[in-house]
Amino acid sequence: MRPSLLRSASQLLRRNRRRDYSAAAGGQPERKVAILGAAGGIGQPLALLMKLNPLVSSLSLYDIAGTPGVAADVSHINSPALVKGFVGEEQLGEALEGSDVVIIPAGVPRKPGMTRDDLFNINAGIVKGLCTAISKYCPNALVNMISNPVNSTVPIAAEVFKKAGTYDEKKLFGVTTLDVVRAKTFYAGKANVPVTEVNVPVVGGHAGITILPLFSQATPATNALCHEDIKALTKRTQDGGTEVVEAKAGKGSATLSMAYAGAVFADACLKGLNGVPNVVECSFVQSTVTELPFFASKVTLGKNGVEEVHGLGQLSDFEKEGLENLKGELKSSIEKGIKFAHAN
Ligand SMILES: NC(=O)c1ccc[n+]([C@@H]2O[C@H](COP(=O)([O-])OP(=O)(O)OC[C@H]3O[C@@H](n4cnc5c(N)ncnc54)[C@H](O)[C@@H]3O)[C@@H](O)[C@H]2O)c1
Ligand SMILES: O=C(O)C[C@H](O)C(=O)O
Repeated sequence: MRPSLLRSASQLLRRNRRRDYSAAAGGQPERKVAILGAAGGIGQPLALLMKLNPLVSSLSLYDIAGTPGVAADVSHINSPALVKGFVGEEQLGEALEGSDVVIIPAGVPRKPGMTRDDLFNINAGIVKGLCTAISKYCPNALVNMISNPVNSTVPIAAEVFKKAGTYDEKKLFGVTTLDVVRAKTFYAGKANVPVTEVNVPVVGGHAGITILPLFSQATPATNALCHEDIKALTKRTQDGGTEVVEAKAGKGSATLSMAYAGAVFADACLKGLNGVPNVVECSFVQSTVTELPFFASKVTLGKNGVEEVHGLGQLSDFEKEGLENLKGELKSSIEKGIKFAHAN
């Protein structure tokens, strides 16, 4: 082939490659997502799901151990996101720098017989350290808190950010999507409606009775369910985490369903950042919906994070009672988090 022909062929090839790449990325802005605790039970499948998300251009996998292997593995998947693994505190800054969304599933999970609050002593310190680094290296990122007890770790994060002068209440989220995922699945099964069409808001917090599914607002609506059915569905949603902990019999808590839920919520955050309209998910955020400073309810996600925190809508008498019953526990979990952040 003549040298000039060779040159134009290679130029064409390069142009096409560039075109393919931007088409694959959907013409979206570059977005960096960091996962802290990426080598764990949730972290690994979540890394896989985020690598498959076309809105992610850079995926940063951080843990105290094991991330080089996870990153090497996930990086071989032929999707656009560039994957890098970071291990140990000295690499945390680089892992976080430039992140748009930081997902935190770092910390210990429950064993049978434990409550989420039993994780506080270990996880509070882990979350505090990671949030201190976030305030330094990527203070504008949206933070998706998965580590339990969420009812306390989110207030801890808020206090750490306030102390660093970087707190933006629009950018801090407790991930309660797994409660919604469960409520949808259980409702669809009981009401015998197609699960992919179901929507159920879940409000309150993320532990036991603080998890309040609003089945009176579930769609598609059904009159096939009696009060006893609703009571049973509510209890099963509240105890969903414990159901998995007991079934795993000492080998941890929900990881796969949580990775799915975490990926759904992170995707919603990215869509909001990219200006997609009407992105609504339930999340545990700073709130004035009740007298409590943090509360989970439907939230519209936008270019700066929370665009609107929605109210609770019409509640059934059963749900009104559940709402009053959860406030005491939720209040003390929030206060415990705030107190820890101030004392440490
Ligand atoms: N929000 C929810 O709905 C929800 C659902 C399931 C689990 N969880 C919580 O998520 C957390 C993680 O669960 P898991 O099953 O993945 O646990 P896991 O033990 O399998 O993984 C946790 C990972 O965190 C890492 N880690 C520990 N300290 C760290 C630090 N300082 N920095 C970075 N990484 C660190 C560990 O090395 C480990 O790889 C638990 O607290 C669990 O209760 C929350
Ligand atoms: O139940 C747990 O401890 C983990 C998580 O919060 C869940 O709801 O599955």
